[in-house]
Formats: sequence, structure tokens, C-alpha cells
Amino acid sequence: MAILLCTPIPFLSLKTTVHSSKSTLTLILTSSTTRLRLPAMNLRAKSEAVSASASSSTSQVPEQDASEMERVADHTFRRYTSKTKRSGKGTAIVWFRNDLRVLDNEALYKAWLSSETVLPVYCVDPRLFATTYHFGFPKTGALRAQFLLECLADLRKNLMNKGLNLLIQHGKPEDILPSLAKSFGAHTVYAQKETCSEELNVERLVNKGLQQVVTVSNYTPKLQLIWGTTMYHFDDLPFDATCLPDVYTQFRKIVEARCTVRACIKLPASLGPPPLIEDWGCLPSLEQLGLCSQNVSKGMKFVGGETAALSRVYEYFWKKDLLKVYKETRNGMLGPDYSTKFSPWLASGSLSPRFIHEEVKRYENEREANSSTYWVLFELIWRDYFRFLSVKYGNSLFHLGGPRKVQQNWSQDKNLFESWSDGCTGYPLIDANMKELSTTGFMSNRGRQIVCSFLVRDMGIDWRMGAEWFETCLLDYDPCSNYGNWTYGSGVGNDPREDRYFSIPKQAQTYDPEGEYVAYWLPQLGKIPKDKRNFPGSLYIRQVVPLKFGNASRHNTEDKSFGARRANDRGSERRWNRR
Ligand SMILES: Cc1cc2nc3c(=O)[nH]c(=O)nc-3n(C[C@H](O)[C@H](O)[C@H](O)COP(=O)(O)OP(=O)(O)OC[C@H]3O[C@@H](n4cnc5c(N)ncnc54)[C@H](O)[C@@H]3O)c2cc1C
Ligand SMILES: Nc1ncnc2c1ncn2[C@@H]1O[C@H](COP(=O)(O)OP(=O)(O)OP(=O)(O)O)[C@@H](O)[C@H]1O
Repeated sequence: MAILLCTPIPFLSLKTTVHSSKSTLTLILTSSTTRLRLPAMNLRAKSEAVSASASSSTSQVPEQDASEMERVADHTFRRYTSKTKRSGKGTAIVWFRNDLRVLDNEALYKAWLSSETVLPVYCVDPRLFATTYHFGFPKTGALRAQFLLECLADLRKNLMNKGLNLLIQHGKPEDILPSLAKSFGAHTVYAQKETCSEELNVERLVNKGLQQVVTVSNYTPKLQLIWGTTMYHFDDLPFDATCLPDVYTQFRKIVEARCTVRACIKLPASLGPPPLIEDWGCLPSLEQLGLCSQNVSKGMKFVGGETAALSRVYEYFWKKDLLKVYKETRNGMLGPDYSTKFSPWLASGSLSPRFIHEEVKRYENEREANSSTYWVLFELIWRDYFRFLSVKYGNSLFHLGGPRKVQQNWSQDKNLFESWSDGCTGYPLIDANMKELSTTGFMSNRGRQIVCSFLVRDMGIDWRMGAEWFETCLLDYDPCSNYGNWTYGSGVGNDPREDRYFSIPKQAQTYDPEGEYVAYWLPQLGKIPKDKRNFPGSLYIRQVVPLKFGNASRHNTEDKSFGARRANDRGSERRWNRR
């Protein structure tokens, strides 16, 4: 038996301080759903419908209270329970990384199957709380750290419900796992495979550490890495990663035609017995991670953990019946319901993309199938694509010139950058989005594309500064999706046809015609006429740079391709913007 030491750190209280008015939300939701059924609804009505669900107070995502969430999760876990028998021997370790879930967790399943006892471990790695690579921002901001702690507390609870527990250890996995493997005589450490160099490096070090271990039964434990982040399994791709198509549509068409999404893995009701451990360790507080706690004062407050993730799927698909209108609403910016909001749970692995796939199929069978139900899968294929691209392009995804090694002069002007990151550029649409990001850890896909274009095209700032700022702030930060989208947005991505300038006047007119979004985040604009909110002139702060193509008075400016076109740049393909 190993006695594990732990600094006496209290568990974080997960009681949320968020107050959302349920009756208001339900009422609004009913009216929005009614509106959204109208087939020829114009964009303004759509944006009103979805933005109506955002009140000026904070909205918890998902909206359900804790007991409702528990009920949804229990019910879901029951549907995914199997009667499989295990036949393994000894102890196996599950090293949890970005797969903080029980449902459809293949590493956990394999560890259980191959052993008599499973030891689930999470290492609170200090490197995750250091700084970003080039510009020294916090590697994990307070909001994501809080979300992570909630995920871990919930994972522990769900493992305990299955007869196990979660050992929380503070330190580097390469120091902790070999020592645990030795103490427990584990034959294998199972973990989810990662693809970016920081994580690959840790995998290498863990592997090296394990190779130096000899257990009492004269056995050297192995590291078994299991693919688990994507909807389509890496091994099912009909091409080698090095031959991955450079154009998303080509990739999507091939996988849709030639691959099937694997079924979710089912686990037995009990995964016990757990190993004998006296102290399973405590979660750190934010202060112990070197961070100050940050309350979400406005906008969306996401609840971390698999229980909340399963509840959000239930809420968005089944309770609110929003899946069938997703494609019409997905370009919104205000409130929880214009899009799924699955990304924070997907990034932490509290939610399996294969589970979402199965729920979409179930919805299509039981309710209806239309372009909206398909479109959620279409977007998840983008997520897969960026993950697979990271295998193909390695570190070039993080380099200034990107996968195509584009040579371009970039500025690193600190003042300009800070006006962007603080939301003080003088452009309400930029400032509102940046304030939402720093207040909540979330920004819509529409907003992300606009602020990215503004930073790199209008300000000419090194795109990596923007990407690293997103790395700090986003609850859903994922290296592949983040750096993948930033390289696309800044024109250094692998697909040259995706180069696009986002005109702020045009975006504002299309996606925030009444200035509701900007007035929500910049309340001083609420006092001025709706049609002026995005173009307030002297009623708002000074613009720090002019727009590259057109200024605020040109409301109808068409989006322009950025800069001089390259010879191989086929400008008619404009998918990145459309999505
Ligand atoms: C500059 C920039 C940076 C981004 N950084 C991240 C990031 O770090 N992590 C992240 O998960 N997403 C990132 N995205 C993609 C996208 O903005 C978010 O996934 C989306 O806004 C999350 O909201 P949602 O879950 O409601 O999405 P929905 O519209 O409901 O889409 C469903 C799911 O599809 C996936 N998805 C949708 N769009 C994309 C996309 N463009 N790329 C990859 N996956 C997508 C997400 O997993 C999302 O949860 C970034 C986009 C841009 C333009
Ligand atoms: N998970 C991750 N999150 C953020 N950045 C990452 C992640 N994994 C890798 N990186 C980035 O990858 C880059 C690796 O840089 P490094 O200097 O180690 O190698 P390199 O010079 O790119 O190596 P090479 O030239 O051999 O590819 C860094 O910018 C690092 O931040």
C-alpha cells in the first residue's frame, strides 16, 4: 500500500455564485423557439430571437440547477452502461489529461479491462500555470483554471459513483507516474494521445521514466497512448497524416464518404475495487496555482465537468430543441443559445465528440433531420481537421510564417496590442468581443474571426500575440483549434484560399444591426440610437488605427481580400468567413 502525501488544501467549493432568472429565461426561450420555427425569418429577427435569451445578468451554462444536472447525467450514464466482464490482472494506471470524463473514455476502459484494480490519476502540472511561449502571458488564465478545477471535482465524483476515485498529485507527470507505477506495481499507464510538441514532450519523458522502473514482480511498466480527441478516429482515416488534404472541404468529403464514426465505449456500472490509498489528494485553490479568483460578473458562466457537459447537450438538443435551428442561429454573438457552447467541455475532454455524434443521430431519428442537425457535425469535422493538421504540420502551426512559411512583416507594438486585448480600440464591435472574452472566457466564432482579422489585418500585429492571448483567456483553449484558426485567419494557414478580410462596418451591420451586442458589453452605448451604436463617432473613445479598407462611415463596404493576392490564391473560395 502506498501512502501518498498531500498538502492540506481544501476542496474548492463548487457552489456557483451565478444567479440566472429561470422564469425569464424559460419565457424568452419559448418565444425564441416559436420565432425560430418560421422558415423565412430574416436575420434581424433571428438575432433578436437568440439575443433575447441574454439578460443583463449572468447566465449559467447549462441553465439547469445541480440536481437537474445530476439527473440528466445519471440517466445518460445508465444508457451507456455495459455488462462487459474484465479479465485482466494486477494494477493499471489511468493518467487523465485532456480527457476528463467517464463516458466514452477508452483509456479508462482499457485500463479497467486489463487489470484487477485501476488507479486514476491527475497531475496538476506546474507548466500549465506558467507563461505562454513568446509573450509571457499566463499560460492558463483564472477562468479556465477554475473551469478545470470544476472538471476535476466532477470527474472525481463520477469515478466515485463507479467505485473508484481520482488521485490528485501536484507536479510533473514524468516525476509522478513512474513513482506511482513502482509503488503500485502497475503494468501499464493508459493515457489519451496528444499531438502538439509540449504534450508530446511530456509523453516522451513519462515513457522514459517508466522504462527506468522495475516493479517488485520484475516488470517494467508500459505507457499505452490511446487516440480519443476527435469524432473520426485517427486510425480510420483513409490516408496517412502526411497526406492529409490541405483544403478542408476535400478532407471533409473524403471522411464523410469513406469513414464511419465509431460507437461510444460503454463501461460497466462498477469499475472498482479501487486501490488502497489513504489520501487521494486535494485540488489546489486558484491562489495556490498563482492565480487570483475571478468572478464572472456578466455574460455566460460555464460550469465545468462532465455532468454539466451532458446536461448542456440535453438542454440544447432535447429540452430547448435548438439543434434544428442551429445553422440559422450559429453566427450570433449574444446569449447562450445561438450555438451549442460545447467547446469548453470538448477542449477539457469532459465531453466526447462521438457522444455528440450519437445524440445528433438519435435526434434525427426521433425528431427531425435537416441542414442544422448536420451542421453541428460539419463543425465538429473542422475540429477534427485542425487536430489532424497538427499531426501533419507539427510545430509549424505555431511558427510566425505558419505551415506555408509565409514571409511578412508584422508589428509587435505593445500599446496597439493592449488596446486590442483590453477592448479599447475605439471600434465597439472589437471592444465588446474582447471584453466578453476577458470577462467570461468565451467569444463567439463570429467574434473570434472579426477580432482576429482586425488584429492582423487592420493593426498589422504579429498574429501569435493574439493566439497567445486567446490561449490565456479561452475556456475552450485547444492548441490545434486555436493555432489552426489563427493561422487561417492571418493568412499563413495551409489553405491559401481561406485568406479573408473582415470589414467591421459590414460585420456590424449584418450581425449586430441594432447594436444590441455592443450595448450589452459597452453599456455607455445603450444610451445612443441603435443605428449609431456600432459607429458612435465622437460619442465613443478614439479609434486607435484606421481600417485598412474603408472606415466606420462606409456601412456597406464589401469584405475585401487582404493585401496583394498571391498567384495561387483563388479568391472566389470564401468558406472561412461563411461558416
Ligand atoms: C481565431 C480563432 C480561435 C479559435 N480558438 C479555438 C479554440 O482554442 N478552441 C476551440 O474549441 N475552438 C476555437 N475556435 C473555433 C470556434 O470559434 C469555437 O469552437 C466555437 O466558437 C465554440 O463555440 P460553440 O461550441 O458554441 O460552437 P458551435 O458553433 O456550436 O460548434 C460546435 C462545435 O464545433 C467545433 N467548431 C466549430 N467551429 C470550429 C472551428 N472554426 N474550428 C474548430 N472547431 C470548431 C467546436 O468544437 C464547437 O464546440 C477558434 C476560432 C477562431 C476564429
Ligand atoms: N500545447 C501547446 N500549446 C501552445 N503552444 C504549443 C503547444 N505545443 C507546442 N507549442 C508551441 O510549439 C512551439 C515549439 O517551439 P520550439 O522552439 O520548442 O520548437 P521549434 O523551434 O518550433 O522546433 P522545430 O523547429 O524543430 O519545429 C512553441 O511555440 C510552443 O509554444
